Amino acid sequence: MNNPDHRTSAPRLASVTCARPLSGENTLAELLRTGDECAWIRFGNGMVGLGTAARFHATGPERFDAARQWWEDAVNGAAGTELPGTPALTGTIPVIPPHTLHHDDGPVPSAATAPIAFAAFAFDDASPVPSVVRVPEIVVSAVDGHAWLTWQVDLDAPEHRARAAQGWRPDAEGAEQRLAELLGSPGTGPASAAQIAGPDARTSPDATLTQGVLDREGYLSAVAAGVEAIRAGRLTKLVVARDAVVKTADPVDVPGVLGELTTRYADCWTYSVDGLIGATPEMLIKVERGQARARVLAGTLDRSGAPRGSDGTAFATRMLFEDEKQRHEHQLAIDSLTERLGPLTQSLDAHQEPFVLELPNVWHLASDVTAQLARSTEGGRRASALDLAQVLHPTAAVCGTPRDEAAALIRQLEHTERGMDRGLYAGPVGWMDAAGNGEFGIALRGAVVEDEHTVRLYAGCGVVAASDPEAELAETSAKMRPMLQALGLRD
Ligand SMILES: C=C(O[C@@H]1C=C(C(=O)O)C=C[C@H]1O)C(=O)O
Repeated sequence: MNNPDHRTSAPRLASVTCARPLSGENTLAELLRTGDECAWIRFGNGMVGLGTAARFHATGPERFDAARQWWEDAVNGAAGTELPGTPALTGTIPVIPPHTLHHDDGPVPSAATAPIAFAAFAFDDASPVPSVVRVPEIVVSAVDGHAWLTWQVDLDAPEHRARAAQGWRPDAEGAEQRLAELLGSPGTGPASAAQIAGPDARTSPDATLTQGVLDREGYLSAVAAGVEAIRAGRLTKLVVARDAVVKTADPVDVPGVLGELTTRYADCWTYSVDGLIGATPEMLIKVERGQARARVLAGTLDRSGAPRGSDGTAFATRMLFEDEKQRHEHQLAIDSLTERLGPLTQSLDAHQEPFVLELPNVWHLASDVTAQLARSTEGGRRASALDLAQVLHPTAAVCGTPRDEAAALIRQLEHTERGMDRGLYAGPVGWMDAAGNGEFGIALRGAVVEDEHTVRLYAGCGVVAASDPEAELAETSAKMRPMLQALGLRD
């Protein structure tokens, strides 16, 4: 019952949050020691979660509803404390002025209102891979030089139950102590930087890349079948993905890989939740105090194919903007988002023209969408980050148009006929708080750590009537490059 791994009834959470200076550069990444930490980091901002106060798993079409119910129960029963030393209250939330904690320099917006959870959801309703919501014991969050330490406990857990009955609640001192304990605990993998080869290494004696369940031949035939279905008028766009496996001689250095991604792909959201790791350039939805933001990507150009000596951005702009296929794919992805987001907003702004997002491996056509969330007529509640992730997933960027036809064809081509399940790849991954804020990226440019020596990478491409299977295969390799490099390998 109290095992955080197996409990399905909501925990009785209590938390304390206090301001806590962080120093130096990229200090969130330095908290990654064992590979078991949760992470959400971009340009050094974000949060890292250590330990587990509670965890929830769900599969099937109801996975989002089940997760929301569990999380709402946990939040409604939660008690928080604003500042060190303030007596904690039970059964009420929020006990702090929403989103504002006092810092030495005066009130600054906090990253989140505790309790805070990380979450990752399977792409497909039919996937047997469990979606997960994890409430870490410790969350360190950082925003533009300000940082907070949150300690979250389940008052019903065996180690807290007796003292909780006497009125004990987490406090700031205990939070520091718990952080120190968790940082000092032995890891699951060595954090040896030496294991990570330099970014230009083409091979590594310590790691090998092998084909996945859906091998190159299988991918070419799946894309060809997708193109045929599109040309036959069954659908307009389909995203076809494949997997690849990296085997390492030494245990996979997850903190090293994540550290590498936060540095090389600082503009992406580096994520880690229960073995799902990567750095995604695509924001499904971010909710912050009633405002929603998304970054839609579709349309890709491999940077390694750019002519030498040319002005890369001008080249990419020309190639992506003037390519009908890329523009079409991009517009379908934006439409799939705005059609579903629109009804939940009071205003919505999508850029008229996309821009070119430059990443170390590829260029993308990108569009940022901003919206003011509407209050519902009954109760005045605005959609939470989790609500929106559920409504928006899967967008045409990772599924296709029309959505249901594309999802069914993905299941047929990738899974039924070729045996690959996307699992958590291309599903929403991120964090959420007690006030409905949160960020869910799309779990792209990543991998699943299957065991100490095995990492499974995934990548896919949008396919339209004009797509060439060989070109799409090459694009999947470009999309796997960040993970391969971080693992000390290159495709
Ligand atoms: C499906 C992936 O990427 C998506 C597909 C894109 C495309 O087809 O151009 C671009 C960005 C992402 O929306 C992936 O990285 O695996």
